[in-house]
Amino acid sequence: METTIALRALMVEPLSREAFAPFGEVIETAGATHYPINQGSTERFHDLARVDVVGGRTLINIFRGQPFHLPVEVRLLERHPLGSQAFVPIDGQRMLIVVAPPGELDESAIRAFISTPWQGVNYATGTWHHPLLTLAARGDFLVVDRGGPGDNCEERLLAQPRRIESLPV
Ligand SMILES: NC(=O)N[C@@H](O)C(=O)O
Ligand code: NI
Repeated sequence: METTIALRALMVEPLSREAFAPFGEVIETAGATHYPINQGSTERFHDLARVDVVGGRTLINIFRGQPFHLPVEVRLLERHPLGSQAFVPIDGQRMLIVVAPPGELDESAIRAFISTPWQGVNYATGTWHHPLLTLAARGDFLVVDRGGPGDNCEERLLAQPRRIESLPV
């Protein structure tokens, strides 16, 4: 009989600029520097995230994420050593965001966040993260990342996979 190993639970936190700071930036109007442009007809929310493209060029993409439903098992993380990667919802879908700080992967430092329909994220260069997890419904995301030579995606299977069973109320 196969024994199923109980995966260690991973608690989900609401996404905030402050909490996400070790991993990159939150792309949202709340709390952002902003000022009127175009003779006052437009408000510019300025310089929301740092885009890095080491030895390559900036790509603008759209990722169409198929929906995931709880519970979600986190079995791998990846990182992009040559550039940042930003995800901004186009149609108001929320993301389940699983990250760990750049550098050697420390599985004890893995954290999970849930975004609002108005929040995007920018993973700083080298930040460990799970590939796109769109919750509940298919979602399109504008993605800004790096194109060019070299291997810019390193995947790592977790020694201790985690399980996300619930979201913060
Ligand atoms: N592989 C790819 O382009 N996508 C991942 O990097 C991701 O973070 O979803
Ligand atoms: Ni990625």
